Amino acid sequence: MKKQMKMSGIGFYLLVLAVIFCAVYFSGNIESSSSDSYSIANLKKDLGNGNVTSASISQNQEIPTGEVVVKLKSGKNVDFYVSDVKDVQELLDQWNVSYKLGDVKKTSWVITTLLPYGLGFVAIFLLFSFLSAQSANSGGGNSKMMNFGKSRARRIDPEEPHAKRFKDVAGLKEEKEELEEIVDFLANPGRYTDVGARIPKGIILVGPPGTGKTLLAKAVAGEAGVPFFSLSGSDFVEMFVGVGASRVRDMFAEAKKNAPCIVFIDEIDAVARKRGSGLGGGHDEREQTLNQMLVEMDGFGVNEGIIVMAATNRVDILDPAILRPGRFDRKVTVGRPDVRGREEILEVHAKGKPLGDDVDLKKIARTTVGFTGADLENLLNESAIVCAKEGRKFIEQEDISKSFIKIGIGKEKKSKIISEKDQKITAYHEAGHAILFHVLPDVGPVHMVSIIPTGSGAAGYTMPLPERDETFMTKGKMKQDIIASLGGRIAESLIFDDITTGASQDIKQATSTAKAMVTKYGFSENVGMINYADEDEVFIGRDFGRTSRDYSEDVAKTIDNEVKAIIDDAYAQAKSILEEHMDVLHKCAKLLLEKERIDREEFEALFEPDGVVLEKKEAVSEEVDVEPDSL
Ligand SMILES: Nc1ncnc2c1ncn2[C@@H]1O[C@H](COP(=O)(O)OP(=O)(O)OP(=O)(O)O)[C@@H](O)[C@H]1O
Ligand SMILES: [Zn+2]
Repeated sequence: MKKQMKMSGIGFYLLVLAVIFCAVYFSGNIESSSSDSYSIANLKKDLGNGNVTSASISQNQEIPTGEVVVKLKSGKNVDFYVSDVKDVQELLDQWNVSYKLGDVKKTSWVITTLLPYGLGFVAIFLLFSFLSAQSANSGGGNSKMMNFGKSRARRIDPEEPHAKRFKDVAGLKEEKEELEEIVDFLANPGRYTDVGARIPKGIILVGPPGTGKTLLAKAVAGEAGVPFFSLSGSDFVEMFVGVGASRVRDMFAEAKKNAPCIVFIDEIDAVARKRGSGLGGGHDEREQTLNQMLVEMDGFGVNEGIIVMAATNRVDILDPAILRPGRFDRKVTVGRPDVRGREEILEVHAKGKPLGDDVDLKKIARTTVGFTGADLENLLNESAIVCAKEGRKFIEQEDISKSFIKIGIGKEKKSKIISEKDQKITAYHEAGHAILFHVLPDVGPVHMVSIIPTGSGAAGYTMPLPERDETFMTKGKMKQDIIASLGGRIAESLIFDDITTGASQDIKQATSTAKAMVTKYGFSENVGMINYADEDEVFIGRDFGRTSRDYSEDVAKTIDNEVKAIIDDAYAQAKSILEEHMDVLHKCAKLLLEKERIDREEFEALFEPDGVVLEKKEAVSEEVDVEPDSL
């Protein structure tokens, strides 16, 4: 259906182009159709033979040149140009042939200039608009030129069958809870405005592709019973400067007409990249579009009932202006689902797909670490296809295993399928980090530990809660950061015979912190309070390279030694702390393997002998130096 519309769109453009080219071709011919062969000499001959019945002469104004059309007895018309129409007039008078004398200027200007050039211009314009409509290739598929500067938002009304509700969104419990408030704002705005509350205007959903961001936004609209308008950021990025901005204007105008409503912009990073940055920076069109979006968001009243939701998987490249209060000031992170979440998603998508007795969704959930909702939906769909191909009525475990391999191969390129062994290593690695963050006084507390692979390629993560108001980084804290970052590798080495390459990022981090301590902050007595860190970047050959160090070999050696001493010392401390908490290490790894993601409470409970949290660790830091000062 959509395809057909597209095709007829192309047909439309081709037709218009064909007509224009014909018109240009013929209009050109009007000018040049003067038969080269015919001339005043031929006219003389034809007059002599009595072949001429009539003629018309069009004279160019103020100059003697003109065009002559001669009607011959044979019924043929010939025309030609003459340098002086008087010559022709005299000839015709001589032979008593009647003729009309007209003024050529007006028609010739229209025909010879306006028509071909004008139409040529229109043709080029159409060609470009056609190409840009093709390249934008919007979801709307509505590429008529009348809609050139119009938004192509797609609308879903709450009554429509494909409107979504929260029950269609599996897992994502915290995310739904956060968005429930938005639903309430839209459904009962009065309750909030009555007490002077400011309803948020923009919410940004951040997470890897296929994790259900669009689905969540749709569900918010469905729950609140308001229309849902969706658009992709790339719809705004056009070849012509100003088109994107005009689409933004149009979109918000439409939204205002339909308030309360949700406007959803997918891939907002396509428009909202940092301005003037290297990332496609200096793109006038994009900047104008972004500016227009900011103007619109600032412009509509706080409580107008329009909530803009946007999705991205690259929050780091967004222009900070877009995240300011009054714009997209709420952020909801949508992560890959954990085991429970995956099981729920499988349940949602298994509806309408008859499963054989041997299919165990729980088991599938356990073997699909790192799969997003979209991946899981795809897995079941592929399985149903395999099943249907073989003419069976029920989907068997075998079908799912086949699809798993098929999808797995495709997935392998994006993120890896994780083997049980790798998962175990990751669990110990992250547990190692987490324990150190918890035990060391100036870092942590641990907010979350996870062995679900991240979009950026990490096998898992330990998230400390760093949001403490600190003006200064202290020597003790930097040292503890290094200790904590070595914890992953040490935990691996304590448990397994071999170690993995998984700690490379940790090592890099630890090294750069240690280097900064020595060369920048003057924390090392042997090096002293001298800055050795500022190396200017200079242009060497084709690459930006570093200048050679402007300090001696001796100093370089001292720095290297000091850095190594810091790391070695941190390593020893980390190891002894982990050895002391071996029981927690095992418990934590086990819990991680079971749940894949554990929060602060669950983690801290592991330290209590009876598994109960007695007292939560808060920001405790008072000038603590855990280690005997060895710098
Ligand atoms: N939590 C979920 N529950 C049920 N289905 C889900 C869930 N997450 C994803 N899906 C399935 O995956 C499909 C794609 O999800 P969606 O388009 O919402 O992802 P997205 O995060 O917006 O991705 P993208 O960034 O690529 O736009 C959905 O249509 C749905 O079938
Ligand atoms: Zn690590």
